[in-house]
Parts: sequence; C-alpha cells; structure tokens
Amino acid sequence: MIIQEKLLEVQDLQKNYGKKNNITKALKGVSFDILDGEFLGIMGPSGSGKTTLLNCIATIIKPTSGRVLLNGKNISAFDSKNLAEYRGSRIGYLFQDFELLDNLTGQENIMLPLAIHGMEFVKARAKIDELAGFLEITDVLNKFPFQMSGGQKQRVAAARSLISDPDIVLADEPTGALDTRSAKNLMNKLEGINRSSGRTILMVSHDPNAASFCSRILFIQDGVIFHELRRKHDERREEFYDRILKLLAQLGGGSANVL
Ligand SMILES: Nc1ncnc2c1ncn2[C@@H]1O[C@H](COP(=O)(O)OP(=O)(O)OP(=O)(O)O)[C@@H](O)[C@H]1O
Repeated sequence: MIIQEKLLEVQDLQKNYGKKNNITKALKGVSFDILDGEFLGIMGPSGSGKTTLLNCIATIIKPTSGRVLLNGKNISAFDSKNLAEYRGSRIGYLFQDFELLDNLTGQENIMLPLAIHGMEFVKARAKIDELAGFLEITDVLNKFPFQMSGGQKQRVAAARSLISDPDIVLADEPTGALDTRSAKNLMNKLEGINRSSGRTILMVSHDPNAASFCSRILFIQDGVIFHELRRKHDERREEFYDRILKLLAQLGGGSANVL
C-alpha cells in the first residue's frame, strides 16, 4: 500500500445538539488527518459520537464549529450546490442498513450516483462489471433488494459507494446488520479494494473483528479521541485483532464494557 498525502483533515470539530438548557456536546474538539490510501477505523462505545463525527465528515450535518477539509477544500462550509457535487461523487457512502431502493434492481441501485452526476453508459457498464465481479454480485444485478441476502445487499451498496470513483468511502457500521460470515466476506472485499486500488476508507464500527481489517484505528469516548492503534506493516489481521481486544480489556475491564 502506498500512503501519500493528507486527503482529509478534521480540525477541532465540535457538535452540540439541543438548545440553551439542554445541550448535548456530542463532539468536543476532534482533530485528525486521513492520509490518501488509508483504511481508518473509528471505534467507541454507544453514544460516544461516532455517527455524529461521520455525519459531519459526510456533510450530512453541519458541525457547531471546526472544519473538515477534503483535498484542502473546506467541505463543512460548502453550500447545498457544492455539496450536491461532492455527495455520492467525491464521497461514497456505505450505511449499516444498506439504504437500497426497493423498486430498483441491484444494477439500477449501483448506478444511482451516476444518474445524479453523469457518466457515459459504456464506461459505467465496464465499471459495474468490474465491481460486480470483484464483489461477487454479478448474479444479483438484475434482482430486487427483497430477492437478495443481507450480505448481497451490502455488497451491492458497496458497489454503489464505489461506482463514481470517490476520493473516500465513509462506512457507518457496515457489518452491523450482517451475520459473522457475511461480515467477514464484506470486510475482506473492502480491505481488497483499499489495498488493490488504494481507495481511502473511513469506517465507524464497534465490532473489533471488522475494525481489525483497518490500517489504523482511532478510539473515541464522550466526544473526544483518546487513543490510536496502528496496524504494523505485515502484521497479521488476527494479531491486530488480539491487540484491539487487549486494549479494550485494559480500557474497560473487558470489551463489552467499553464498546
Ligand atoms: N439528533 C440528535 N439530537 C440530540 N442528541 C443527539 C442527536 N444525535 C445524537 N445525539 C446525542 O449525541 C451523542 C453522540 O451520539 P452518536 O449517535 O454520535 O453516538 P454513537 O457513538 O454513534 O452511538 P451508537 O454507537 O449508539 O450509534 C449521544 O449522547 C446522543 O444521544
């Protein structure tokens, strides 16, 4: 994996929900960079601010203060016209509950970002075939979501997140609705995409198994990043997984208490 320059810069991000007497400080000044080609994980207990952080980066919500720079551009200050250009094009999204449209086939779902941003049909066709082959979804391209397994739906959603060659894919608990086998399969595919094409991925997960596929993990609690684990060069995933579990045990007397 060739790691190059800073792709995403998160600078002193704060997010408050609510009003005057009833404010929840979900993010209390979060800062970190993601280098081009990284597969970064964010782990933390329920309510720690993971989704809020991802949604601020995804431009789905506006931070109370602080900035998110993508390729040096302050996307948190973009207006709706700029955002429309970025969403689904420069930023790919992968959600826990797939968010496929029920009345569209797999292929039509995958092509949705292209319908919005435009791409020649021939080019799109070649790209779909390539992604479908890699993600093993060729046989469900003409099926509707209700005819697919959970794992197939999530791999179709992964293809949709990648179809427009985004700078970064943001994944929120992508294995959350999958059984163990499908979850491992999906993570293997995401790791393969990260390694083979250098695609940058930012994934929020509370699952140590899923997180062990990342090259680096940031730990968040009470809206603050408090620890970082980096997968060593050539470290086997199983060894990284053991280190994650050890850290969680140190932090909270057992992973169940922490996450
Ligand atoms: N729309 C909202 N309005 C008010 N408070 C919110 C809102 N969304 C989140 N919060 C609060 O902000 C804090 C962080 O929530 P967030 O969803 O980011 O945590 P999380 O780590 O993703 O949790 P989980 O793992 O349970 O999804 C929590 O205290 C939550 O109750």
